[in-house]
Amino acid sequence: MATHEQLESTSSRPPLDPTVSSHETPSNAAAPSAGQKRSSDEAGITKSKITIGTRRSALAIIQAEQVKKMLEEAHPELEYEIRAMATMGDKNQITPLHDFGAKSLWTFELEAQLLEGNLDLIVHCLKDMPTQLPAKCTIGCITKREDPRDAVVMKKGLEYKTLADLPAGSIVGTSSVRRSAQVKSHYPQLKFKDVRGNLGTRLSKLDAEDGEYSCLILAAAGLLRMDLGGRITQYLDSKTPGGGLLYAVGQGALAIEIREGDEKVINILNAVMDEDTMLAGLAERSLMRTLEGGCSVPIGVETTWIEKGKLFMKAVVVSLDGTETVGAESLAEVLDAKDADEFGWKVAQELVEKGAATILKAINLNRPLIEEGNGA
Ligand SMILES: NCc1[nH]cc(CCC(=O)O)c1CC(=O)O
Repeated sequence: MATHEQLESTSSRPPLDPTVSSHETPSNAAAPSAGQKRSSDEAGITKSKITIGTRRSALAIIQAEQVKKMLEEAHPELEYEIRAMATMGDKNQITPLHDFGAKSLWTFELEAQLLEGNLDLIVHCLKDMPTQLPAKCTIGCITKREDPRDAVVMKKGLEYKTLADLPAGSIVGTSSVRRSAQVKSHYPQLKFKDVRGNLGTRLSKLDAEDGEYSCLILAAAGLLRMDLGGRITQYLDSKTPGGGLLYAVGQGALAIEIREGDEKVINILNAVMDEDTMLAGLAERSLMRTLEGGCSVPIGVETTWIEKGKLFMKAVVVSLDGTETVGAESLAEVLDAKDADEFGWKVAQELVEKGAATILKAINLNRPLIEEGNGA
């Protein structure tokens, strides 16, 4: 079973700077205090407390709490503690997201704490995780996927429900080129504008009386986890009329990052692993890893389990200005991590054969199919 193996290839990225500041996390972190009860279970766990790292946003904390709750149900003999940290990505709200270059800005302080032993696991949105993780870090588990679709949230007080209802020139708020480029091709009469900040900030910018946005496009998953599902007025997936927007790789799934080879934590996490989500997530990430050659590209995907072991994938690559689109779709038997990796690679290759290479500035199809230790 894949659950005992390393799920994904690890990186060639340089090791983390051990001097990185961690002022948000107490330094007395992992060591259990004297007299604290130690417990064990059949998995041979001797550490009494599991420390769960997360970013500080309201959504990130809710996600960490969900994972904590699932773990408490599966392993009530253990204690759990959530430690929330502000990361570089959280602190810099001014630089446009694509200027950051690396997604790791959202995660590297947490990873440094993980490697130092001050955290036992980190809860992430799979979508926000780089395809290459730092050395000695790995995805230990992927939990059951929440609704992966993108959704429209209208400004409070507007009577419209769908993008088609909006008058020409209406402003759609999104910072995602994947979203704006795909939606633009269906709704050329709409305008798109960057909107930054966490979910709460974005919604208040939307609803502000003098606000410029008519609607936002957001991941349904984040809204649902925040109990804001009631604000969704339209889903934008390929199956919904008027939709046709493929979601981001990993969207809606939570990934738990651990120290490579940490058998104790792997055993604990087995109880909250969702195999279908994991295999679909690995296939989507293999697609992305194959297509990205240093620069990040707007890629949309949609994966559906047709039946047990049979995965259908739609994928699209769009040019930054939304004028060019290349799409592919394919069905494959996906029974393990190796199948998932191959499937993503194959769909990526189909996209390239159909002309995605002219859209992608740099492409990396020459990488070995299965990179070192890639769960195979
Ligand atoms: N772009 C940021 C981001 N990263 C993860 C989510 C929540 C959805 C998920 O878990 O995939 C969001 C918000 C959004 O895209 O609306």
